[in-house]
Amino acid sequence: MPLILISGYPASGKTYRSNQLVESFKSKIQASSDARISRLKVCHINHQSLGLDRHVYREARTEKDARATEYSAVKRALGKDTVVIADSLNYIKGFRYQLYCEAKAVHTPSCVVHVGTPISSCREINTRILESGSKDDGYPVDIFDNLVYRYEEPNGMTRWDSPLFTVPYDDEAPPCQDIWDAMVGSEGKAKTVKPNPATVMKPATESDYLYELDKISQGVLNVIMEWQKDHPGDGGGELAIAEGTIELPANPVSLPQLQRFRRQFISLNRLHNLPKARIRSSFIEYLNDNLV
Ligand SMILES: Nc1ncnc2c1ncn2[C@@H]1O[C@H](COP(=O)(O)OP(=O)(O)OP(=O)(O)O)[C@@H](O)[C@H]1O
Repeated sequence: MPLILISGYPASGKTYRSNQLVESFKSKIQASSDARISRLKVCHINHQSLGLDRHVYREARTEKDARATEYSAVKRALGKDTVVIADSLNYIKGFRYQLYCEAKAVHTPSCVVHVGTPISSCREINTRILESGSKDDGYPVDIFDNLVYRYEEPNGMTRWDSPLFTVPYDDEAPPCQDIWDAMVGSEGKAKTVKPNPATVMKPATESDYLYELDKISQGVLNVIMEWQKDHPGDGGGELAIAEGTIELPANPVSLPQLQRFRRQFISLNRLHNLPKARIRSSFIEYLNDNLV
């Protein structure tokens, strides 16, 4: 059952919105006479439930460990009868992508709920919490500023951030019904997702996997660079290559830009272990999502 990924600035109200979602989903489940719905459970995962505090964001190492803890908790909870609400900053695009892949690998839909509280309000809320004197709550100001600076806003045009629901601060509640319909299905028709072979984990590690990841993605860049060289001023277009079509934007894409996407793709899939035969098509999809 689905993964609902909450994302937002620090102190933006992610837990506040998650609690509203939990309540709404629980009451829909309770009220349902459809056995496939009434057996559903809602699992709300956040820093409190994982026993993490806000100081983990002070150092890269502790932050990475905290992300790994969240990742494992979500992965464990994703199951046929559980709606998982991952209530955390989820501010790194690559992390959201990885969780999207996990959901897809177990045939379940996912969405992102962006808590769209403006920075100024988040800052006010955080200051209020800090001034309330509780030791465990609130972000130290430097950590707060740093997290806001690094926040990678969800983009509904990419597969891993869609469908995207944005909740403005002044809205009474998130669009719970729309989220329910998109994730669980209207009239009790539970949704399933066809796994993309590229997102299915393969148990065995192929020894030359990293070499292939590197070589194949570089090969795709070479084709793009060649094409752009042969078609100067063509204003972009569709470039059909083996296993896919690359949609090139109107302005030529520079090599450093392409290399950046390639490095991101490699680091995202370094541990994911794509089947070798899927590396090229998966990289093409990744480029198309990023070149929009
Ligand atoms: N839209 C809102 N309307 C009313 N109160 C809100 C709203 N958003 C947040 N709050 C209040 O602001 C405080 C902080 O909210 P909350 O703990 O949900 O933030 P958070 O984003 O989960 O924080 P963190 O980044 O620490 O996990 C809470 O007291 C909450 O009730």
